[in-house]
Amino acid sequence: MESVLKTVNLGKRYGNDRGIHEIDLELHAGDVYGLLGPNGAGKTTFLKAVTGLIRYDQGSVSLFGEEGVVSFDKGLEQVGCMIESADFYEFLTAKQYLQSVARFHPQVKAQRIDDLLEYVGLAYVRNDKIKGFSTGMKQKLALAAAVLPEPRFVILDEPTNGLDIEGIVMFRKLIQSMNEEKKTTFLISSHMIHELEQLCNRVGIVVQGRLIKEGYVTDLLAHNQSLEAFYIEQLHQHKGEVQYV
Ligand SMILES: Nc1ncnc2c1ncn2[C@@H]1O[C@H](COP(=O)(O)OP(=O)(O)OP(=O)(O)O)[C@@H](O)[C@H]1O
Repeated sequence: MESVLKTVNLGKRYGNDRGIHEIDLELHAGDVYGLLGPNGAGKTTFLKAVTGLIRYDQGSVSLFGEEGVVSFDKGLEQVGCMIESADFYEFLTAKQYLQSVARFHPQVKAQRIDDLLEYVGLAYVRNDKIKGFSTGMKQKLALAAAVLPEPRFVILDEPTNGLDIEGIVMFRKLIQSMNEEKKTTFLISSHMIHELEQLCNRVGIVVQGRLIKEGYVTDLLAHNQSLEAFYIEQLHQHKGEVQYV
């Protein structure tokens, strides 16, 4: 099966000694992988390190089998991502913003922008400036931007933050349809464990910067009532390493 993302011994240590340590993870084409973990565990740091948003100081990252600066960039062309709250040019309208993203992807047809705005529920404000948008509306726009060029691999950090109920259902359908129809691979960090249980075929748990456990959701659920029960059990097993605030 095609390797989409492979990290070996990946580490990033911030000045305050926090960060991620020795993370080995491989995603294959068609995986929908959920990254779970307490606040401050290192999920965003991991996502930033694999997308080149921060420099890691240990280990390696390869995308679609590509490694090293030149080919890593080539791999990155096939990745759509939404990491932390999206920064927008707020004087643009929703449609102008997606048009500006589309400039980097000549294959994107104008109709796709209108279709996506409709899909994420922003068609009614397509010509409104982003500066008047709520958190959830910006989140929907960021999601639309991440999937606009139909990337083969999509990385999403807390994608349902601020989404209303309809938005959460839309998000789930979007992931499921892209995964079923195009075999798109997803890496999703979220605290919405019930959402991840429905969406993901695999999950991993990060605690104090380390990937302490991972597996196929079907296997984990064979021995546990729910993903939530499994997660809590794992945290208790690693209690000494988890700092509850
Ligand atoms: N730029 C930075 N400088 C110093 N420390 C940082 C920096 N960014 C993150 N950290 C620290 O690294 C650790 C991991 O942070 P990260 O944002 O990756 O966690 P997370 O798992 O995404 O958390 P959350 O679920 O709260 O979003 C935390 O202890 C955080 O304080």
